[in-house]
This record gives sequence, C-alpha cells and structure tokens, in this order.
Amino acid sequence: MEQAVIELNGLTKRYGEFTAVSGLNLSIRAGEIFGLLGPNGAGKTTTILMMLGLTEPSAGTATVCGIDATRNPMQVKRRVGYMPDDVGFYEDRTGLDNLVYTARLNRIPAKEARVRAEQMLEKVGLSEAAHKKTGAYSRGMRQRLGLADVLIKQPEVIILDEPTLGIDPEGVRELLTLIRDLSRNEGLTVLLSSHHLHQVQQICDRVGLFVGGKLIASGDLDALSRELDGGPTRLVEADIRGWTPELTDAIAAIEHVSGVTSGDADALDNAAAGDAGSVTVRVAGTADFTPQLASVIVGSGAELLGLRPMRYGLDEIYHRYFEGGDSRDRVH
Ligand SMILES: Nc1ncnc2c1ncn2[C@@H]1O[C@H](COP(=O)(O)OP(=O)(O)OP(=O)(O)O)[C@@H](O)[C@H]1O
Repeated sequence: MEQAVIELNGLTKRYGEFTAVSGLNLSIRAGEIFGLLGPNGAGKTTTILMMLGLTEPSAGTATVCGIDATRNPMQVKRRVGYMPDDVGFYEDRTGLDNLVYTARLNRIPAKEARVRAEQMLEKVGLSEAAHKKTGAYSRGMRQRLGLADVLIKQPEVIILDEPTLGIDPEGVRELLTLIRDLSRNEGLTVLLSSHHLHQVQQICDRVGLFVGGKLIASGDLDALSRELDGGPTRLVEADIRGWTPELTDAIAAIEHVSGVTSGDADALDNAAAGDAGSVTVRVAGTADFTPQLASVIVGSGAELLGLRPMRYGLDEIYHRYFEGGDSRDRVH
C-alpha cells in the first residue's frame, strides 16, 4: 500500500446554515496527479483552504504529509506549494527578483536563492523573460512563474487552483505538460482543481467529481465509467453493410448488451429499404460482448466492415453525473 500524502476524513465546512463541504473522504498517494473536478461553487477552493490550514473545518480532519493541517498549518505550508487561481507578484520587479524574494521568505540563503530562482525559471521555460518586469508578463507566463514560485521551496505536494484559467489553448497545453513532467520526473504529488474536463483528463491519474460540497465519485476514468449507476461500461461501434431492423433486435438480445443506437436515422431507413450503403451502430453493454456481436452480425448475412471499441470520456461521465442524461449517447 503506497503512502497517502493527502488524507481527508469526514472533512466538513459549514458557513452558518450552509454546508460548503460535506463529509469529504479522500486519500491521495505520493506522486499522484489528482484532479478535483466540479462546477463553480462545488466547494473545491474551500477544501483546498482546509488542506492548507487556511480555514478551519467544522468537522473532520485534513492530514497533509502526515501533518494535521488545522493544528499545524505552518508545518504544512513548508511542505506544500499552493498556487491560487490568481497569483500575485510585484509587478514592477522582474520574474527573477520575485522568485528570489519568495525564496528568501522561505529562509533560503541569498546566494542559493538566486541559483534556485534561475533553475526554476529554466524549468518553467522563462529564462529569457527572467529580467522582464512581471507587470509585462502574459497570463500564461504569470502562471508559469506561479509554478516556479511554488516549486522554489522544493515542496512535496503542489496544490493548484484552476491553474489554466484565462490561458490560451497552446499555453494550457504547455502548462499541463509541464505539470505532468514535474510530477513524473520529481515524484511530486499534485492536486489540481478545475472545471475543465478535457484538461483534467489529459494529465490526471485520478479524478474526484465534486458537486454541492460532496465528492460523488472518484477514480480513474475506467473506474468512474464503471461507477455510472446502471450505465453501460462497454461501448463498441460497428460498421455494417446489409443492416436490417431484425439485426438490431438480434444484437439487443446478446448477453450483456444494454442498448443499440445509431446516430444516423437516414442511413438506417435507407438500409432497411435495401440501400447498399453502410450504417454505423453503437452497442453498449455491461461486460465484453464483442465476439458475440461480430458473430451475430456475420451470421445474419450482413457484412461487418468495422468494429471499434469506444471509451466513455470524462465529458460524458461529467454530464451524466452533473447534468442529467441528455448526453448519454454521446461518445468520443
Ligand atoms: N466565507 C464564506 N462565507 C460563506 N459562504 C462561502 C464562503 N466561502 C465560500 N462560500 C460558499 O461555499 C460554496 C463553495 O465555494 P468554493 O469557493 O469552495 O467553490 P469552488 O468549487 O471553489 O467554486 P469555483 O470553481 O467557483 O471557485 C459556495 O457556495 C460559496 O458561496
């Protein structure tokens, strides 16, 4: 069993009558990139603030690197780098000066502070902008400097609140790649809050779906997919020439198959009318049914042109959990 670096037990935060975070249990392992995903107001920031000891829980505990964050916030602060969604810098000072200043605040001796600051700038790809005032940095550059700023004290854990907010797509890609490489190369544990599904999907080992102050599901993409209550866990697309409505019935009767759909009603109508074109059907089920599917299609006398396993994306999972079933049939 790998060691848990972040351990939340029954973590709860109430503001008067309102419960912002409710009975949160979560364990994040060393070296893991965990995405806290949820819509605005879900309680992500409140949870992060409790992990850092910056706000006191109403109930439960937040333990980070084995330290109780509420009782020993200063000790946690030494080992955890926190990047808020809007990092503040001294605008009239250079990127390098800002980093040296942070290093000095963290009691790093002057000479070493300068060396480390330069190393960090190199790491986040800002060496060329080292002597530029941060007031002239772009949003993407500021976020990269923010990352350098949390890394300079060599934390074991970094917590990033909406790190990609307001950055253009290329900047997002670069920043996410940087975060992933840092975690992989240096064994950093990363907790990342976001409501951008695709971004989280790109780099996180596991994701927690957070809504209304509750963690309603967590796991890797496959685990979340399996957790979809009553939902299919396997999805296969088949391209068929010579489809008939009877074939759909036969497919639906295969063991473990829970649904057969096609996005193209016209193609189905044409095929039913004897057209030689192909149709694509999407078959969902609760366990592997692919060999039987192939055999039923071929056995019906139709031609099987292609068979592709599909995967539920985080987008679909998110929509199913948060926004109801209207996107249930969408696949990547
Ligand atoms: N100091 C406070 N007093 C009262 N309510 C608060 C306070 N701080 C946060 N809340 C409420 O708690 C809920 C959770 O807020 P939080 O900022 O943690 O959400 P979030 O998931 O981080 O959202 P966002 O993505 O918008 O940052 C919100 O409804 C918010 O209004």
